[in-house]
Amino acid sequence: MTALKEVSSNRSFGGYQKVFSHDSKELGCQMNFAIYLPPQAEDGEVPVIYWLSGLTCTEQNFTTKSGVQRYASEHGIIIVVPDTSPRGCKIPGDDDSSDFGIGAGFYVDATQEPWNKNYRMFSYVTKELPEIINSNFAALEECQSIMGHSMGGHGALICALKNPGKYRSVSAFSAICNPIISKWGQKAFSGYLGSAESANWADWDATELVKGYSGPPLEILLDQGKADHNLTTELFPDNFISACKESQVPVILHMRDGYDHSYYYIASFIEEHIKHHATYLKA
Ligand SMILES: N[C@@H](CCC(=O)N[C@@H](CSC=O)C(=O)NCC(=O)O)C(=O)O
Repeated sequence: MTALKEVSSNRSFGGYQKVFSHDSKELGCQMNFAIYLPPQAEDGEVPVIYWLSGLTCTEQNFTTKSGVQRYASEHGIIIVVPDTSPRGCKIPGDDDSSDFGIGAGFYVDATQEPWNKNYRMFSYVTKELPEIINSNFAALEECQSIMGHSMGGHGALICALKNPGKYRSVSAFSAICNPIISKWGQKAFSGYLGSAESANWADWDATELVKGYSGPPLEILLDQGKADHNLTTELFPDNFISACKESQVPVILHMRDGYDHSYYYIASFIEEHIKHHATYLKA
């Protein structure tokens, strides 16, 4: 069993907000994750929601800014928040920019040198981390959902679309919905996966993946601020919605007047998202 080291523990809404560190086999480095344990987890196993954060984040951003603990406590759900990339691997160039390398793992499994040894965030968040959570906490193994923001919103979509049946529901705030046509996505995919000509970028793009989705019914909730300065240059939610319609995958899109890309926006609607996931996790 993977050894966990408790980094912090704070009482919150009748439960505990904790951070643990551990050695990751997939990523070849020490990683932190945050976990909110609701009061209900003291009496038995409860469902889990994984949250994937965006560029430049650690496990702290969502944990300290979203206000999720109140709603996780109310619905009796564990919330797990991983970091956004490996850290401390000292790969040349890994801290040169905010949209590649440290803080920008993009939730893919890199195939290109020198990134392919450590940058395996997809396998980390879909396999290694759930195994750790299921074996160390009061988590209901077959009862998990996933959500995220921006790079992490896209991460949540691909984790669900590439693993039919693994998640009961998926939701995303300001997701980079079609990374193969966005600057952030093109930079990340070129570096981690190789050029568009040599690698199949479509295998890691939510808008492309949903066109071929044939798994069990999946509830997708997309949330987008209309005043988000990245909306027309990086995010492309309309492309994802059209692809869902084309492939008859049900999707709900909320467009929010005046809201931007920040955690002030996320905090305003996190309650709705937790409620949405609770419906499927408790069904
Ligand atoms: N300036 C950076 C982008 C930084 C940024 O806005 N990060 C967002 C996520 S963006 C998409 O993944 C974020 O969540 N920041 C943390 C916070 O606490 O607000 C760039 O242009 O690369």
